[in-house]
Amino acid sequence: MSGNIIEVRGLRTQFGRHVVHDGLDLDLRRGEILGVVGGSGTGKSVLLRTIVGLNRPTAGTVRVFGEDVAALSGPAREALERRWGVMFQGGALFSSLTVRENVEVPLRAVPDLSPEARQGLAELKVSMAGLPWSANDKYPSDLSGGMRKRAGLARALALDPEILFLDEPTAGLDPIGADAFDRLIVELRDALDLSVFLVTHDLDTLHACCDRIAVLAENKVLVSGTMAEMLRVDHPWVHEYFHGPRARAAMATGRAKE
Ligand SMILES: Nc1ncnc2c1ncn2[C@@H]1O[C@H](COP(=O)(O)OP(=O)(O)OP(=O)(O)O)[C@@H](O)[C@H]1O
Repeated sequence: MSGNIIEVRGLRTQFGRHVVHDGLDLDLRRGEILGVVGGSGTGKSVLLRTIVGLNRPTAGTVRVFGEDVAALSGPAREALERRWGVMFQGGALFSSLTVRENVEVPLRAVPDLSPEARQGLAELKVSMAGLPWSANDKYPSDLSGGMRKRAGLARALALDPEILFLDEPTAGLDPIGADAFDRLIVELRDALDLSVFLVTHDLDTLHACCDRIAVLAENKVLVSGTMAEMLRVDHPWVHEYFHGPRARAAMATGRAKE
């Protein structure tokens, strides 16, 4: 296998007559943080859901660790799914469970794990996601938006994934909270040797975190590369996105990687 741990080739995604992706190719390289950007409705979240097998491709293939996701079922599929963690927009937490219990949910699939060990592991992930100890016993409705995101991150980390999928992790956070979340993503990638697929609209996040960026437009990955490469792309939407007023503000914050 190449250094790509995700390979999407010729992906077509269609809902009725609505074509979302057509001939989409994308790679995630081992150890990188890939930022996936694009206008609203270009299919970023659908792409994430398709890669993790929640949406079946109309055509094309999605390979993760060399395995064709759509072709797997049963224990083989479950084994593959244990190698990634997903933080959905809004956290997607169970409202009737505490934070600790939410993080314990994926751990219930691990055989021979005692309830005490499961609880201890969940508490470790809660702390790795930057939440205080007191958050363990709280319900999602008792948490701020930023804390709910961190709880969602803790659950995504529950099974020691190799790939972390993040869907708009900083959306709705204040700038200081977003900045802290960006730093946490990089720290976790470095400490845990993760590869990260990160859907975002946040230009600051792209500057602070991402090794490469993939731009979704015209139903496919129009371009991908480093921020420096994106700045040279001569396409109207890409140019406006990376050179517009918000982009200039993001570059001026001094958080740029390059
Ligand atoms: N299950 C579904 N059935 C029908 N259409 C869907 C379904 N899921 C997504 N879509 C459509 O696919 C398109 C892409 O949606 P998606 O949520 O991936 O966009 P996005 O790029 O993540 O947008 P945003 O940046 O606004 O979150 C949208 O037009 C959406 O309405």
